[in-house]
Amino acid sequence: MSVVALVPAAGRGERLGAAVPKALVELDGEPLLVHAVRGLWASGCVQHVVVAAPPTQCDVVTAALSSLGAAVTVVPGGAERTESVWLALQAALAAVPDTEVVLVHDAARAFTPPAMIRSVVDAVRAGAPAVIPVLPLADTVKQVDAEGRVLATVDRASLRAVQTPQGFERGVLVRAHRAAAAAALGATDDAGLVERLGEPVLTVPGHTDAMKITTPFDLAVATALLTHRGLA
Ligand SMILES: Nc1ccn([C@@H]2O[C@H](COP(=O)(O)OP(=O)(O)OP(=O)(O)O)[C@@H](O)[C@H]2O)c(=O)n1
Ligand SMILES: C[C@](O)(CO)[C@H](O)COP(=O)(O)O
Repeated sequence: MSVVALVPAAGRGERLGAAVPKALVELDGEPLLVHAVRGLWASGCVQHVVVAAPPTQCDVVTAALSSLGAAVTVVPGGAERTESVWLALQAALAAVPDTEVVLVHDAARAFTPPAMIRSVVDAVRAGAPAVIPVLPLADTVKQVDAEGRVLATVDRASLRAVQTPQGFERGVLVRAHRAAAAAALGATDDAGLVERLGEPVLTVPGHTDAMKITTPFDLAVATALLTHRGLA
């Protein structure tokens, strides 16, 4: 059962505000994207990785990933995350026609534990059409209006923060992205597209190390994590 991982890495990283696209920002001497792909490969359950790169940086990305010894295809990404994933998915199906399970994993979640990646794949292999790693929320959550006035306190017991990799049975993800492309409708995650099909989405436990590096604060936290563990 071939497992392919798609890595959307084409974002500009505006909230991080670095001089290069976020996926190419270095931590411990290597781009975030290289850390992310190393983790996918270390999981031992991924046969091929397709990276959606910043369109002007495909050669740089290919060179950066060349030393990992992973089977990698690099394609130019799109203007939105959903488009980048769709472009990578089409390239994956051409490169690995017998793909059965597809993971979609943000380059920005560079330090996701390989064991968590395996748990997502295992759940899809066990029959779930779509699987997402999640964490409970630590803060009280309020709903506010456009002026910032509180409308309600939301019951957080049933809320979850969503991470990647998200795992899918191949046909479900293809149908979800085809429908999104036809309707010109994106979503902030791929499971959101699957939900629109009415397909069930299963959750598995996420991990704090799979944090999305979005802001300079997040980058500092990730650096501290690596140092703390003696990895940097
Ligand atoms: N057009 C886009 C936009 C985002 N992404 C990827 O989707 C992941 C999650 O997006 P996010 O972390 O929000 O990254 P950016 O869009 O780069 O961040 P910002 O909104 O701050 O610019 C990242 O790995 C990012 O590279 C992508 O492949 N193509
Ligand atoms: C897919 C995702 O990582 C799930 O939490 C997230 O939605 C992507 O971040 P973005 O800022 O919405 O692109």
